[in-house]
Amino acid sequence: MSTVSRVGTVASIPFHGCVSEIFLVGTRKLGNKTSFLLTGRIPTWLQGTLLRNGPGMHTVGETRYNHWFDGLALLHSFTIRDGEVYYRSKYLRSDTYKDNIEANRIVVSEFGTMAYPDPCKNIFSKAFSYLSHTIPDFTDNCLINIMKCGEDFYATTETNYIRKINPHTLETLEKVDYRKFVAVNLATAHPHYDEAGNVLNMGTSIMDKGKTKYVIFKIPATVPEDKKEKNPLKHTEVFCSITSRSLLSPSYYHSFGVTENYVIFLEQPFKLDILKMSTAYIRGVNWASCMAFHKEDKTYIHIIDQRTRKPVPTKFYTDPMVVFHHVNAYEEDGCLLFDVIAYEDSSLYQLFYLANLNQDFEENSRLTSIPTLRRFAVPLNVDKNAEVGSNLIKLASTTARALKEKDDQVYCQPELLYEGLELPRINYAHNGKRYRYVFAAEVQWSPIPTKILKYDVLTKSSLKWGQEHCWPAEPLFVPTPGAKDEDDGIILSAIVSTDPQKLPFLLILDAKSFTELARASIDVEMHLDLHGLFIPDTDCNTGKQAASQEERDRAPDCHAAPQI
Ligand SMILES: CC1=C(/C=C/C(C)=C/C=C/C(C)=C/C=O)C(C)(C)CCC1
Ligand SMILES: [Fe+2]
Repeated sequence: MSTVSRVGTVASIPFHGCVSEIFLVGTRKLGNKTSFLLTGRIPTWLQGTLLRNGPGMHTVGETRYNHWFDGLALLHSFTIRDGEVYYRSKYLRSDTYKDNIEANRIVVSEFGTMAYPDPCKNIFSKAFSYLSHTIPDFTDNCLINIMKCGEDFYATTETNYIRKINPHTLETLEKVDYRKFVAVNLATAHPHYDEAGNVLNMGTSIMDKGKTKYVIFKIPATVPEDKKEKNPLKHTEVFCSITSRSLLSPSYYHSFGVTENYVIFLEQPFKLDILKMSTAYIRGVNWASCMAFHKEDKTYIHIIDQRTRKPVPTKFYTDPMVVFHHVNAYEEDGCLLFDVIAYEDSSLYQLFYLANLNQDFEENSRLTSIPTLRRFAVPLNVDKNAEVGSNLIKLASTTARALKEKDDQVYCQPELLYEGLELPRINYAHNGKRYRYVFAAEVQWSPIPTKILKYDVLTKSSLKWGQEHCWPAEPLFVPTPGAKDEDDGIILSAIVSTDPQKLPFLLILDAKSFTELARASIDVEMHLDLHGLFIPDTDCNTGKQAASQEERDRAPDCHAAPQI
């Protein structure tokens, strides 16, 4: 077991952490694997690595980030082999990380913190060099998620940069600029994968050749033998693009939806103000202040037909809302159903300012709108002769409505499924298809998850797991090999504790009954993470059971499909 002692302040508020404590983890613990104290039994079939990402370091030297989403990326891995669990964590050695550490202060701007790399330059030269690029060079602090691209794994954020990582050692490899392969300034950290492992992602191209567009692009999982360039990213292809309603204020989005034949993109009234962004640096304000929710605007629902690569011509819209996470979507009897976690406003991002995440965070961080699971239904073939005001949804399975309006517009009214959940995951084999279960973190009026839950969209019932002082992370579903039922598998979630006496642990639940199968407690400072994936071991790794961990680390990647 580890000998690193826990530090009270960090333990009581696992978001936080002052630099010395985090460095303590960084220098003494990171890179070494630590075995767990295990209770219960891990199913023998469960072999592989849970890879997670999230903000880890919020202070550099004397400087401190303002927002939780600014924190320097900390990668975590839980390797489960032969009933044992190995943990490791490592800071992503991004250029941002290196520049900050070298300067011993924050020198790269993040979402909620504007930083000044060169304090010696006078304000005029700074303004000049800055205004010469309307779109600034963004951070490569890839703290949000992990993406699998071919056989490679990348840490991702929402800027034009991703960082290749070694999923076994957590070492940081190449810095990749999406702009070399596709004209996007921003891209989501929530790509979709088809059955072959091809990546479908979306990004925003700002004022390129006088246009601002949302670009859907595909990165192939494999490259044909005869191609010279073996890197799948070099074969990135633009799938389709949608012109932004506004050149200077494109919508912000954190994810998008897919079905077997369609892509769903919500152009929501939570927008980036490009003019504000281009002057943010000289005005000394952060990127977050260049985003605004326009409650008087609509949310436009774009449906793209994957077969024609063209948007469906009907104009669908709904009330103003803010969506970060799409849950799932599918087609049913000529309609497209999509489920999202929606808010009435953008207050969520406001709450993650570290000033609110202090000792009094329970009082300070009250959401003004609770995240709700909403189901939308969109008719795929709109009858031109349908009466104005008529409901075009005739499905028995939902009360969601789509009301025909004049000018061939269709107003979509969702069905409210569940209140108080975030960080949704599904059995990924059902992505884009009919499905029944949502696994998520339960959140009420505070952004802090207190329980994890399984919500059944068919019976509208739920099962929950929670324990005092426990803050669970996003629950990830891993199917039992050869599973028949959608919920035949397990749930993995890294739990941090607000009680200094209680160690953080990897929780393993039976996904059917939502009961605990095992937990592996570890004596390290663990941080609440954001997103990640599971890389199952394949047959070729099982022969290495007796091998040392270092040997396992060096073992070649075995074409395992991640549970994403
Ligand atoms: C740096 C930077 C950005 C970063 C956004 C981030 C880091 C968002 C994180 C969101 C999360 C974690 C949501 C969870 O639901 C923007 C605004 C895209 C554009 C400007 C530069
Ligand atoms: Fe997310």
